[in-house]
Amino acid sequence: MNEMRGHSAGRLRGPMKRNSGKSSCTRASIGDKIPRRNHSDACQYHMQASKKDKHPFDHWYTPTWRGKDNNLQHGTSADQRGSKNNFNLTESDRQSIMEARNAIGVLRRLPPRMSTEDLKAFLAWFQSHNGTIDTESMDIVTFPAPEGGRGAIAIKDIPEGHTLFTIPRSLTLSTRTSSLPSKFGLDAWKQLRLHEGWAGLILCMMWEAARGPSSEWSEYFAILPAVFDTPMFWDNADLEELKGTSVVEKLGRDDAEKDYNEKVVPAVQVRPDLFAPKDIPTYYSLHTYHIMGSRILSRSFNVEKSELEEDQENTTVNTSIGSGMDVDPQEGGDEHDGEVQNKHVVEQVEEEEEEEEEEEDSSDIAMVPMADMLNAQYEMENAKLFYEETELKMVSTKLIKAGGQIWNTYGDLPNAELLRRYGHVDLLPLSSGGKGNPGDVTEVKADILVTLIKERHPELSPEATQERIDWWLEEGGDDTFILEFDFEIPPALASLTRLLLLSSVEWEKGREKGRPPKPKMDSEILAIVRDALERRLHEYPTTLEEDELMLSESVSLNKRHAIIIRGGEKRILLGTLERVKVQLEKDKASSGTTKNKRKGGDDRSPEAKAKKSRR
Ligand SMILES: C[S@@+](CC[C@H](N)C(=O)[O-])C[C@H]1O[C@@H](n2cnc3c(N)ncnc32)[C@H](O)[C@@H]1O
Repeated sequence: MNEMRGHSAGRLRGPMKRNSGKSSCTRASIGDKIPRRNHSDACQYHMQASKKDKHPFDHWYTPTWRGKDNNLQHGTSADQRGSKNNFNLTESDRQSIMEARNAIGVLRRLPPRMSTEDLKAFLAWFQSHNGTIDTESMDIVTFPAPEGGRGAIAIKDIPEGHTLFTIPRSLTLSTRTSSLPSKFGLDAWKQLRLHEGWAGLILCMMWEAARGPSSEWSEYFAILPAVFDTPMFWDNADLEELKGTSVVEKLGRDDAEKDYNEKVVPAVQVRPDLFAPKDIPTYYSLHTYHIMGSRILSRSFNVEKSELEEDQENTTVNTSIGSGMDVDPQEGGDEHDGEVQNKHVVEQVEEEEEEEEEEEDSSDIAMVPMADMLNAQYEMENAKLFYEETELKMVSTKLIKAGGQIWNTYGDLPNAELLRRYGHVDLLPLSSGGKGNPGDVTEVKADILVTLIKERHPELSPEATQERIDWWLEEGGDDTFILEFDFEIPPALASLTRLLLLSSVEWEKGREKGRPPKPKMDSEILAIVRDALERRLHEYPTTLEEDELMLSESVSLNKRHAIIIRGGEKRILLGTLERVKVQLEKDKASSGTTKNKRKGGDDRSPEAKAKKSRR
C-alpha cells in the first residue's frame, strides 16, 4: 500500500504492498541545526516471523450472494462496535461518534451507516460494469470489528492461483478515470499543483460524491466508510495517550490542511460551474477532505498505467506521487486463463523500490472497488491484486480453506502505522510473551544519544560534536534508529555513538577515509545505549505494568489502541535494554578477570597454573 503522510503521499511497490511504516533508515536531523527530514515512509522493513490461526468458519456467517440479511453494518466505523465488539465505549465516545455522524449525515452520498441494501446495490453495480466475482468461492461478510469488520471469506476450499474477482480498469477511481481533471483543464489543474500528491484525487472524489447518482461511482461511494478510528480524527486528550510514540508527529494534519487551503479551496472557488457554491459547506469542506483522504489512505492501491495508457500519457494528467496498495503486474495473464502463479510475483529489492518511489506518479493512486473489501493481518496474506492491460485481478496466493478469511496485505506494518493509516491494530501472541504485533518497531532518535554524550562528557566542545553530526548526516547516516523484536542494537546507532566519542586524531583519520567507526559495542558504548534506552522509556507517560493494568479495565477504543501501541514499543525497548544489561554484566565480569590477571592475580585451576609454570 501506499504512503500516507496526512493525505499527501508516500508510496509503495511490489506486490500489493502498502508502504510499511517501519524502517531501519529513518532520517531526520540531529540537534537544531539541520531541518528534520523524515524518510521513514520511503523505507522498507524486515519482517518478523509469526504464525496466526485462520479465522474459523463461525456462526456469524450468512451468505451475501444468497440474499439473506447478513446484518452488514458500516464497514470500519465505530458503528459496529456499539453492538458487536469487546470494547467498552464510554459515554464521551458515543457522543463523539454521534457528532461525527451528524456532521457527515448532511452529505447525501456519505451515509453514516452502510446497509445491506447498499451492499447489494454495490454488487449489482460492480457486476453490471463488467466486474466479475466468483460467488461460488467467496462471500462478503461482517466479522467482529477487532477482526476487521466487513471482509471476505472462502465458502469452499480455494486453490492457490485462483482468480477471486476482476475489476475493469475503468471502474477504478483515480485522476485518470474521473472526468474532473479534463473538465477543469489540465493546465489549470497543474497550475494549482493538483497533479502532485493526493489533493487532486481527493478533489475528484469530492466532486464525484457531490454528483450523487450522476456519478459513475455513486454505488461505490454508498459503501465507503465515513467515520474513521484513525488519530487524524482524535481529540487532544486521546492524542496525548500516544505520547512517546511517533504517531502524532507523522499525522500530517497541518500538511493536509495546507493542501486543502492552497489547492482545493482555490480550485473550488474558481469554477462555480463545476463546484456548486451550495455544496461547499458539505462536499467540499475540510472535514470531507479528511474523510476522502482517509479513504485513500486506508483503501487505495497503486495501479501503474497500462501500455495503452502509457501511450496516451501526453493527454493524461501527470502526477508525481503514489498511493496505497500496490498491484502486481501479471505476466502472461491471458495465456493462463486469468490464473496467476506465485512465480509471477515480481520480487523487487529495496533499492529499486526507493528509486521507483522517486519516480512514482500520483495518477497511479486509485480507489479499487471490491479489492478494498479485503482485510489484512500480520503475515496472513493469501490473496493479492495483479494487473493486466484492461483489468485488475484478485488472485489467491495460497490455498484458502473453506471458512477462512481472504486476507490481502497492508505491508505487515507496526501497530503505530496500522493505527495511523487504517485505524486498527494487530494483537497476536508474541514469541517473547504477551500479545502484540510481531512487526512492531520502536524509534530512538539520535538526539537522545547526543544529549547523553554531552552530559557524560561536558569536556567535549559543542562545535566539534556538531561538526561530527553534520558529517554523519551528510554521509547519509540515520538520525532515527529502529529497534525491533529481535532486540538487536542497530549497528548505525553504535557507530554514531562511537563517532561522537572519538579522539580528535581518530576523528580526523576517519573523516579523511570517509568512513564512520565500526559498530563495536564496548562497555562505554553499551552504557550509553543503556542510558539512552532508559531515557527513551521515560518518554512514555506510563510504565508497561500500568498500561497492562489499564487494558484490563474499561477504556475507550482510542485509548485502548494507544495503550497497545505504546505497550508494543515498550516491550521492544525493555527486551533490548535487558540484552544490553546482560552484555554489560558479562563485560564487567571479564574485565574484572583481565584486571586480576594484570595485577598478577590468578584464579585459574591449580592444574592450569602448574601447566603454565612448566612453559
Ligand atoms: C481496505 S479496508 C478493508 C475492508 C473494510 N473492513 C471494510 O469494511 O470495507 C481497510 C479497513 O478495514 C479494517 N481492517 C482491515 N483489517 C483489519 C484487522 N485485521 N483488524 C481490524 N480492522 C481491520 C480497518 O478499519 C481498515 O481501515
